Amino acid sequence: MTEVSLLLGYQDDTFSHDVAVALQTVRPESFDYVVTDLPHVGGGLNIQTRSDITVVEAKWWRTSVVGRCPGSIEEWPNYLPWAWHMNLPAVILPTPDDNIPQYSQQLASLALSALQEAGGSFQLWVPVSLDAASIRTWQKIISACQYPSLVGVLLEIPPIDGDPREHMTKQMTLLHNMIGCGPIKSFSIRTSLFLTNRQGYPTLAKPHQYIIGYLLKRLGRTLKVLLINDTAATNRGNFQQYLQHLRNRDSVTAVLDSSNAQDEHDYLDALQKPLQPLQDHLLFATYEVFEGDPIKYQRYQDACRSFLIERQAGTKTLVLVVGAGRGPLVTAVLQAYRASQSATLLRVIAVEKNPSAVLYLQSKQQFDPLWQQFKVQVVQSDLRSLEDQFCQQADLIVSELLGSFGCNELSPECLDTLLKRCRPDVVSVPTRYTSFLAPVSSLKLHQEVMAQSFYPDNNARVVGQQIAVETPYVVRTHAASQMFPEQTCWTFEHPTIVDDTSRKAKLVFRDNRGAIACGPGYGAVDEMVASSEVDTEPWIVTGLLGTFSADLSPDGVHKISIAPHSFSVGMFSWFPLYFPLQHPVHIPPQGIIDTSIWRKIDEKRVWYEWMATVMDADGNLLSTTPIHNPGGRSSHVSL
Ligand SMILES: C[S@@+](CC[C@H](N)C(=O)[O-])C[C@H]1O[C@@H](n2cnc3c(N)ncnc32)[C@H](O)[C@@H]1O
Repeated sequence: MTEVSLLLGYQDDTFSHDVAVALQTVRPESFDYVVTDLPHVGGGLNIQTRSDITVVEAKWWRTSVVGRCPGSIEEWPNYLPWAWHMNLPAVILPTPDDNIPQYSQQLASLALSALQEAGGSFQLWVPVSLDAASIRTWQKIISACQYPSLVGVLLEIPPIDGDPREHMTKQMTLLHNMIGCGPIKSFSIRTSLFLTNRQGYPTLAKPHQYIIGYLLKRLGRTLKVLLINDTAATNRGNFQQYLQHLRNRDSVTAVLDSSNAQDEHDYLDALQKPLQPLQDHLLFATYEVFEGDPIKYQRYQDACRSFLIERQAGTKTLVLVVGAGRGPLVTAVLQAYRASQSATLLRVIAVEKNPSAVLYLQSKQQFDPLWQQFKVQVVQSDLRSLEDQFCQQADLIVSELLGSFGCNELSPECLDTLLKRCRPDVVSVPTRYTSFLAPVSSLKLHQEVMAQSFYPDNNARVVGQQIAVETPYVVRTHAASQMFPEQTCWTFEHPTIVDDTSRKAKLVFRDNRGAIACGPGYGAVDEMVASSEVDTEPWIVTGLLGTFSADLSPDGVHKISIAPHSFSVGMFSWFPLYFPLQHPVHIPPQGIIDTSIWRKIDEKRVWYEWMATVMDADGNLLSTTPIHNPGGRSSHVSL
């Protein structure tokens, strides 16, 4: 594991007007950036000249200086142009006051100007304290501004208020909420919050250590940190070392610096169109990525071994590996056979429709000693039209046609068509799979969905907002919070033959106990933060998060799952499926969100439709979203 430094900034009023001095002073102490007050460039007599601009080069302003906008809201337009001129990466705005409409109005037009003047990578940071009142204010402001992508939160860690244990529990709840309705770009901590330990070094009280540790675990890969010196402390380096020590704790590095975490980095909150392995032919490299999964193939192997152990000596066993790709499940079957020490006479046939993958399978057949030993057969065919002779002799069908939501790569349709032509006692690995859904809060994902509107589609036309918000996306959720424990939508079981693979589910989410432990909705529930508290603050829900679990064997012993409550730790083959809501919806304290989702099918396509209704704690209707993707007008999976 390689340790990564915190991206740590420093703010100190004594040199907030001189970046040259600030950088010379704090960079040797391992601070990465400094905060400077923006000068007024609106003309007039009070011109504030500064010496630093004549000596500090552009590259430092672009990378190592964050602006702070002083003055009243009305004066923002006189300060910001200088930040754009200097190419500063971000500007900290004044803390919002009670005049929410006025602040929102200025922020909305500033965000628009910033986009035009400074481009999409510039950020406006609004200071928000981690307390209930400030978060409510923030939710109102960001909603009024319609969630502009370059606006985010500078989260301020407040002093401990009252009983430390209660404070910590409450802060965890607020933080979970805030991660969803941020996006949090940076967090700040004041030197006045630090204690002094026996050796005279700065240290933080346990609740602060815990909150910062948790924040780093959740967002540490993208988060900046800001130390605000409000005590005229001169031992800056000690504060830096202490914060770096929090970052280097085992519990944090285990989450942020593992090889899995590093591999995931480019995928965090990046929306991807789900694969369609039935309609499209997957690429060599895509198969290679799948095959790196340390858990999935082992679980398949274990399930196949359980089946083969039960086979009587001397009987013939035909295993069809359908949708074999480059053959890892074939190898899993052969290894399972060896491990089972079964004396059944094994025959394995790999079925695949992707011609390039078939070439790979045929090469394995010729050059892989294990495959040669078992005389693995390769058949190029759509499994739905496989020859009868194979179907009727098959004892075990092994497949992995599962998507992030279980059924969204059309495993039900493909397997049902095949299994109708097999003997009724044939066993399918997987035997059943269940789809789950949970409301999720992520203004970051909402911003990403809006950005999709401007991307070109397959015909080089911009996608447009309707299609963007009516498309489910595969995403490694990160700046996101699952707001309720997930609930079951439906289960498909094989070889139960059902002619109708359409489904519908109505899920009412009213008790959010345990939601914090679900984190971003990807990964196992975190027992350390499992809280019995019910969140009594309002939230913003931006979408629904789809996950799945599968029983690979009929007895349910061998499983794989990406649903937080049964997550297969270490497995990375699937990220969740995010169903966006057209507009974020506001849930009042202890409110209820009633969601409906439909799986629809016609001769050529399968698609999902979804909607949500918000009610107060007494069940009174507050708002309802439209039905998304009616008739599959914006997104579908081709049969
Ligand atoms: C998700 S990949 C899994 C590949 C491989 N079994 C593995 O686990 O790495 C699904 C594979 O099934 C194939 N496939 C999907 N639908 C199929 C169908 N109807 N007939 C044959 N192959 C199919 C795809 O081409 C792809 O190779």
